[in-house]
Amino acid sequence: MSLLNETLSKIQPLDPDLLAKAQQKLDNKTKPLGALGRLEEFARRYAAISNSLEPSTWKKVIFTFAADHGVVAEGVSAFPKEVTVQMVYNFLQGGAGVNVLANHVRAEVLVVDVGVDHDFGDTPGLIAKKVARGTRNFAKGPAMTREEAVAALEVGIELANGCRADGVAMVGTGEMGIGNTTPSAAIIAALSGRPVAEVTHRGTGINDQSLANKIRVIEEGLAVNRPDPHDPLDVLAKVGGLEIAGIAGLILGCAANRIPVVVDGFISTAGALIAAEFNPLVKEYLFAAHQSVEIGHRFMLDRLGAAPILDLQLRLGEGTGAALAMGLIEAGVKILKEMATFEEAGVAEGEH
Ligand SMILES: O=C(O)c1ccc[n+]([C@@H]2O[C@H](COP(=O)([O-])O)[C@@H](O)[C@H]2O)c1
Ligand SMILES: Cc1cc2nc[nH]c2cc1C
Repeated sequence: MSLLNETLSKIQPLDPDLLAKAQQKLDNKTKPLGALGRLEEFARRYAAISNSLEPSTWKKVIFTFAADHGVVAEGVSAFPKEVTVQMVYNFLQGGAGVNVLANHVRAEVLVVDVGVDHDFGDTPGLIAKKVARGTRNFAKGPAMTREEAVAALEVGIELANGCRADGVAMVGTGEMGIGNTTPSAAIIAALSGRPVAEVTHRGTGINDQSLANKIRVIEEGLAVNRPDPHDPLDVLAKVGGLEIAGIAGLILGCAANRIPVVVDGFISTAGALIAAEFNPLVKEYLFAAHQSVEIGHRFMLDRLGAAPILDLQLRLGEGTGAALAMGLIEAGVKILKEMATFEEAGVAEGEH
């Protein structure tokens, strides 16, 4: 069996008994029932995912997948494609937004080249998993072959399997790829059938004229490729991206290994959508970090049935929102593990 199929068949639903036990444990803490709101949901779900009522949050890793996009030739981004490579070096030097915010929550950033159009040689610190030097222009034909899409999915799966072996407790997704809001919008349009104009936005900050062009390019790409909405691999290969595939694989791999996975913004959520089309059970293993400024993001989150943890008007990507949300999820887990019970503290219980 292929690694992808093996991973898909390993994913199990969460144990309702464990969810109930975690909530019971939270209900014995010195607070009115439910008074810690969504922190209780984070703790309950994290415990059930990790299969423990005392789950660790010690090792936190954010994978930032970098890749290029042929569709950039159509003028869909405010920045030149060289920025993808330049930002990879910035991540490795620790100077990017995600480095700062990951440090803030004591998470490690691991940078993965899954498809950058650049020869990095043996750059220290870079996880070299290049599948291709970027995708092809999906306005003219398929972005990838099915084989390339599977290879990139399996990069993500292997990283998740490595996390299991390394005792990583919580994973965050992130990405860097000039042009990648275009395939992300194409994916939600293809899967949902919504008009492209409803799900397409300004990415790095394009003007009105470029936005109209971006919408036209995506419409053309969907018309040329006719991705089958019932075949996630077809959608991913025809109008997706290599980093989006890596993220989808990472999410599938985390679900298969029972590792909670925190999904960043618009592009990461496109990866989560593909993962959930492959196996809807992955929805139980993911946390939606935040609500991105990109207008199509809420349709993605609705499809996943996921409520975003934060709404900070972020639109940077990289894993920045995931880093911040990891801090709050960890806070919830600390409540489960560290807060005193009514009995321990000698506090009188109310009526419930
Ligand atoms: O995460 C988000 O919601 C998000 C929203 C807009 C832009 N981005 C980042 O900006 C880049 C893509 O923007 P664009 O305009 O080049 O498609 C890519 O590197 C993403 O990390 C990220
Ligand atoms: C500078 C810059 C940093 C980024 N990080 C993620 N996407 C980005 C896009 C740009 C343009």
